[in-house]
Amino acid sequence: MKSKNSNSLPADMYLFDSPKTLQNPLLQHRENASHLHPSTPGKAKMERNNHFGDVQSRSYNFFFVLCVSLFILMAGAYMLRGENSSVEKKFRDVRETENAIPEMWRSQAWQKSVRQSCHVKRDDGFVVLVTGAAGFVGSHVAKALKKRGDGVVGLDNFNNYYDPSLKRARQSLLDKAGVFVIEGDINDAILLKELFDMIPFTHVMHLAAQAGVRYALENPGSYVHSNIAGLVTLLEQCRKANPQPAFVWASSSSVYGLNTKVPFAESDRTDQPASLYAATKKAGEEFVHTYNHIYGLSITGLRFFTVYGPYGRPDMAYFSFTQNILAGKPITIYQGAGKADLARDFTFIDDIVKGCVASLDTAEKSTGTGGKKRGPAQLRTFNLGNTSPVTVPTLVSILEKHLKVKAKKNFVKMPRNGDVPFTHANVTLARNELGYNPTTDLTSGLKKFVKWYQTYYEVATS
Ligand SMILES: O=C(O)[C@H]1O[C@H](OP(=O)(O)OP(=O)(O)OC[C@H]2O[C@@H](n3ccc(=O)[nH]c3=O)[C@H](O)[C@@H]2O)[C@H](O)[C@@H](O)[C@H]1O
Repeated sequence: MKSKNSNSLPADMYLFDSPKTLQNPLLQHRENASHLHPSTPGKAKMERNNHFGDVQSRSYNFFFVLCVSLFILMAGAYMLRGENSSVEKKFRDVRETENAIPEMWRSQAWQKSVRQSCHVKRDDGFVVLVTGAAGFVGSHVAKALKKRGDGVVGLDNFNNYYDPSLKRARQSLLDKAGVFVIEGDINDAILLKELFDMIPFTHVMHLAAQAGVRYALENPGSYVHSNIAGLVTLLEQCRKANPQPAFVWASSSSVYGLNTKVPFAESDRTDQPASLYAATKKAGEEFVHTYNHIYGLSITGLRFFTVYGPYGRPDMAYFSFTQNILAGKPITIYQGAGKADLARDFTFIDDIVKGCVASLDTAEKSTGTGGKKRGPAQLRTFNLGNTSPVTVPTLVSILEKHLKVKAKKNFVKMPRNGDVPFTHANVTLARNELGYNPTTDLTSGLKKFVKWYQTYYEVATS
């Protein structure tokens, strides 16, 4: 098949194939032409003409060569200029589309907001860049760090994967707490450089990501954009920074994919992702390893297990079930092979925040300077789960109890959409090294979520 295809290539496809170049009809025509016509016009005449004619012929030659050279130079300069200006245009377009108001970055008011937000109010406090700060986990972590006196600035692109008004609400809470959230994308290397030039971050808490397991079927590009390209852009900035910050970031329980060994331990297989989301998180784990190895970045990866709570993500089951139950709409409950219930190690946000903060507290410094590694750097991966999986029908019955409304349930076979049948975290490592100790069971955690939901959405309660 392959050889058939290559044989059938048109002749001009061989242009860059050196042995075949001589067979190229265009080049062959040029070669033949050189035999028919002298390469230097006038040469034949010179042999017959007198001295004056010789001088005339030399002048003619000189002018001809000069003209040709000038023409080549001008054409080259024009092409080069065209190439450069198209690169510049591309660069401008990227700047303009990724950040509509780049000038704002340099405004004094903007710089003042960033510096104030990064102001440290405790001894040996950190200066932390929290990416995804208007997101669910990001907003909670940023608030906790600020509360204890760390300098914190947030970064978020406020995309519309889910209702951006919820992101704005989180932003306004952070604003009240003294955390400024920059509106920008982790793919924007210019913004990142500007920021790191201005602030010597001790830590980066990287929580910006394209989340959601099932949405990856609809929009795989957005996962590559945020979870791979964005991650690498941020790591590039971190490795160049002086000082290099310690890097703590959100991986996911989904990296365990089709692993069947329970509970999931960090050393278990993670090479069988079931979704594109999981694959990008797994890829992220490989990328951070490289930056640790080459540049001496201190890295801590956190595998979160189905995090839930107030100000949560509307795309997640507990949240959308609540919306639908209250609206009297049916909910779909997936079931595995043989109608087995699916189960998740649902983890309450406050426990996750403690795990994130402990990760920052125990992170060692990066060892690189000026983009060069100066010695081995810390590289850690931790599960942050609740250690007690609950089935999805049980989740629904807890919600029914808290909402005092019966759900209309449709049980359907789990579609092949990237879902895994169950998750269950072994948190021994996090317990030993971070002092991580999840304390919120699903019933208490959902009670807090429902209370928040009813207040936030002004749900009338009886
Ligand atoms: O730990 C993670 O790394 C991931 O956790 C979360 O993924 P999941 O564990 O899949 O949570 P979530 O969507 O709430 O579905 C929960 C359960 O409800 C079932 N489910 C879901 C929807 C539905 O309509 N019906 C249903 O039965 C569904 O089959 C599942 O069994 C994050 O979204 C993800 O971003 C990532 O962080």
